[in-house]
Amino acid sequence: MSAAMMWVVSPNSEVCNQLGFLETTRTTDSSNKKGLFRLKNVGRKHRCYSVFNKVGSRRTSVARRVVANPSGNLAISSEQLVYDVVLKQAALVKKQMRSREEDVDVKPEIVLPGNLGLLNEAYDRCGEVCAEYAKTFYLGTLLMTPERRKAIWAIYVWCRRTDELVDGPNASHITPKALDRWESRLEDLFNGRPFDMLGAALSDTVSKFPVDVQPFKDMIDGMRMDLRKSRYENFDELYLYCYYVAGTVGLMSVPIMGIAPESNAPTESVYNAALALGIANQLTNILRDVGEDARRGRVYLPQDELAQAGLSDEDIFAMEVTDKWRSFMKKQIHRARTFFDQAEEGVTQLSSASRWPVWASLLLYRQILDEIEANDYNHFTKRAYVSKPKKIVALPVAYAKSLVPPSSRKLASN
Ligand SMILES: CC(C)=CCC/C(C)=C/CC/C(C)=C/CC/C(C)=C/[C@@H]1[C@@H](COP(=O)(O)OP(=O)(O)O)[C@]1(C)CC/C=C(\C)CC/C=C(\C)CCC=C(C)C
Ligand SMILES: [Mn+2]
Repeated sequence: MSAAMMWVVSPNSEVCNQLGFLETTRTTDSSNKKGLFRLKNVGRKHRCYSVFNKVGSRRTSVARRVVANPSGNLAISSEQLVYDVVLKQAALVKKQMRSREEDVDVKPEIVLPGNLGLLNEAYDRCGEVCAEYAKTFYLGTLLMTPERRKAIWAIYVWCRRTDELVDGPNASHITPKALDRWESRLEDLFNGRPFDMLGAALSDTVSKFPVDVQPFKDMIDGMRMDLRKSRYENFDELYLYCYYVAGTVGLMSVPIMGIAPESNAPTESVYNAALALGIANQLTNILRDVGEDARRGRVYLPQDELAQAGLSDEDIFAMEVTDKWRSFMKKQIHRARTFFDQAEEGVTQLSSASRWPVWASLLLYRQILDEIEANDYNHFTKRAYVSKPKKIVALPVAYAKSLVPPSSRKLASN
């Protein structure tokens, strides 16, 4: 084992500890270049590959993000772990763009006439599901090129189905085993062997666009987390959950939506913005649904921040709007807005036809935060929602914003 690896191994078990697990060992699989760690107490693998990727060229960057945990040991933040997925996704797209330029590696597409009909049917069905669950978003996709629109529908449907496993009518029967099965079906469809019709649409999508399987797997991990965890010690833990269930959506979508040819922003900065939009949306979801989640015995708000504000789970279950609650909520809303702000610059870098649906979703979701404020932070018994007239106003605003082309100013990559 090299000295560099030694440097990595010891803090890495702390990473896994920080993610809520107790005992970790390095996997014995010597072919594993990504540094998979087997978590003894849950009997499954968790990827801590960022650390291995960092040995060498980006070591200083890791050091910058290494933080001390409460026991004084070194640990790597969830933000760093997630940022490495961002870099990997960005690199994949760059690689595909290069191979297109060099005209290598382009496989002729062989589609049998019978299969094409079935495939079109599969995509149409994805479009119908999308229209049923997310009308505004569906309308937005109609502005995209047909290929991109169909691909986004296929991804939407896979995400919806994944969420339904833990939140849908059969959720009480869902076990970690069922999620393992869902993951193996995911692997199959990435290998061109879809299990069903809706999966066939996604299988076709991932064969055409430079979409990586990692964010999909991570979303399933988020659902696993939801099954076993109902409290989050601090924002670092919550950030990881938000990445899993929502940041991943941003990473899945950018390869489809495409970056504007005139954009000169670093690819990873666009992915970072997409990640931020997912995180912002999920934080907003969490703030909006505090009452609903409490009724299911779940508290997604960081426990340490609640304690600092003089609040506890009991105050949430009591569902009383107090001054302590208001001031706590102001800080949470401020944090969610910061993530929306981070996302904003990235939207402009997207290809022109993809900007409108993203702006619309950003503006509409962000307004939920305004509604929470307007309800005087009583989201225990009132559900904050954006009224139809406000939605109607937001859509042309989103359209006007989508006309703004990428500026020549460079985005910070992190
Ligand atoms: C550069 C840049 C800014 C690019 C844009 C990137 C982009 C398109 C980001 C999209 C972010 C987004 C919409 C994230 C979804 C967040 C979300 C709401 C996640 C929900 C998770 C579970 O939450 P929970 O169970 O607490 O909530 P419910 O009560 O169940 O609502 C999800 C439900 C996960 C499943 C996610 C989806 C079904 C949405 C998938 C959406 C797409 C694939 C399309 C995204 C495209 C646009 C234009 C918004
Ligand atoms: Mn859900």
